[in-house]
Amino acid sequence: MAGPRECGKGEAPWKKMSKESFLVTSVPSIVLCLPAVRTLSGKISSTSLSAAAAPAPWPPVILAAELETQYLPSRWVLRLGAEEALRTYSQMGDDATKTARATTRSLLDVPYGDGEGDKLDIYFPKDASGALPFFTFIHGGYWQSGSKDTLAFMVDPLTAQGVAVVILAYDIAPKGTLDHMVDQVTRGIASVQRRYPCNEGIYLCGHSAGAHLAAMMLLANWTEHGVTPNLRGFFLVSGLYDLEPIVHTPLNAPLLMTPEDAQRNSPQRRLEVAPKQPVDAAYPILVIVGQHDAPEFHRQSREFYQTLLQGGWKASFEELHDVDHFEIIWKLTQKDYVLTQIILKTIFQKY
Ligand SMILES: Nc1ccccc1C(=O)C[C@H](N)C(=O)O
Repeated sequence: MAGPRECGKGEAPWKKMSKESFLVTSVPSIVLCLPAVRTLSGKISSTSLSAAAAPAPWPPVILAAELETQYLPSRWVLRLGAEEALRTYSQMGDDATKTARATTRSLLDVPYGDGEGDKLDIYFPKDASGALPFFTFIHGGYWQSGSKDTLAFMVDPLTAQGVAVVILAYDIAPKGTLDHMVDQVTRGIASVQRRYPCNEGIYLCGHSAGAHLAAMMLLANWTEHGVTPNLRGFFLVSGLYDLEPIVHTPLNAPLLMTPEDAQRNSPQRRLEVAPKQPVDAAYPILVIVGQHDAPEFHRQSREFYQTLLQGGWKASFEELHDVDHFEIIWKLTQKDYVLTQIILKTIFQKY
C-alpha cells in the first residue's frame, strides 16, 4: 500500500477501495449485490463487460453503497445483527454508567465553559489522596449520537486501580458542528488541567468519532487556552482520521460538512503537512483497531499511525484480536480485558 504522503498526492485511497477487503471479509448483504466487476483476481467477467458497455445507472449508486457500508460499523459485527450490536452497546454503556454513579464518588455535570453542553463528569478512585492520573474519555457515535450519561464503560476497572476518570460531553450534530466539537474538547481538557494542576498525567481516550476528536488535540493551540495540559498518553480506539469519505455518505446529513470542513478537521491531512515533532515528543500515542472493524477503519488507523511515525510522534499500532467496533470499547467494563490492561500499563509505567 502506498505511504500516507503518496496517498495525499494520487487518487484518494477510499476511492479505489480494495476489492480484496470486500470479498474476503464478512460480506454485508449490500456488497453481495455487487456486479462481477469486482473479482478477487481483478478479471472482468462477461456480465460486467456488457454492463460496463451499456450506460447503466448502477455504478455510482453501488459505489456510494459500498462507501456507506464501509463506514457503518454495525454492518461488520460478526456475532450479532447490526441492530442488536447497537442495542447491546447502548445497554452495556447504560448499565456501566448507572453502576459507576451508584458506587463511585463523582462530580457530575461540571461545567468547562459557558455553553449548555460544556459539561464533564469526574469519577474518583476510592482512596484518592494526592495527585491522580486522569483518564479522559470522548465517546463515539459519528458526532451525532451518544452521551456522557450513558457511555462511561471504564469507570469501575480504572477507578479501582487509582485512576480518576473524566467523561467529556460535547454538542453532537445537528446542534454542534465539527469545529465546535473540537473546540469543546480542547476547552474540556484545558479545564481538567486548570482544576487539577498537580495531576499525574492526563490520558486521552476516544472511541470512533471520539478518537477523531482526541486526535485533533495533537493539533491544539494550548497557548490560546492559557494552559498546557499535562498530556501523558493517547488511546485512539477504532477511529476516523480522514473525514473526506464521510462527506460522500448519508452520515454527513446531520453534520453538513463541506469538503473544506472535512479537510480542516482531518488530523490525517493536517499532520501530513505539519512540521515534524522534536524527537523527544514525550507521550505515547496508541492507535488501536479491532480485528472485526471494517476495512476502511483498518486503513484509516494504519495510515494515521504511519503519518504519526513519519511526523516524529511516539506512536504504536495495535490490532485487538477478535473484537468488533463496539466490543472493543464496551469490554473496558472488564478489568482483565486486554485494552484495560494496556491502559493501566501505559498509565503506571509512565512511558
Ligand atoms: N452508535 C455508534 C456508537 C459508536 C460508533 C458508531 C455508532 C453508530 O451508530 C455507527 C452507525 N450508525 C452504524 O450503524 O454502525
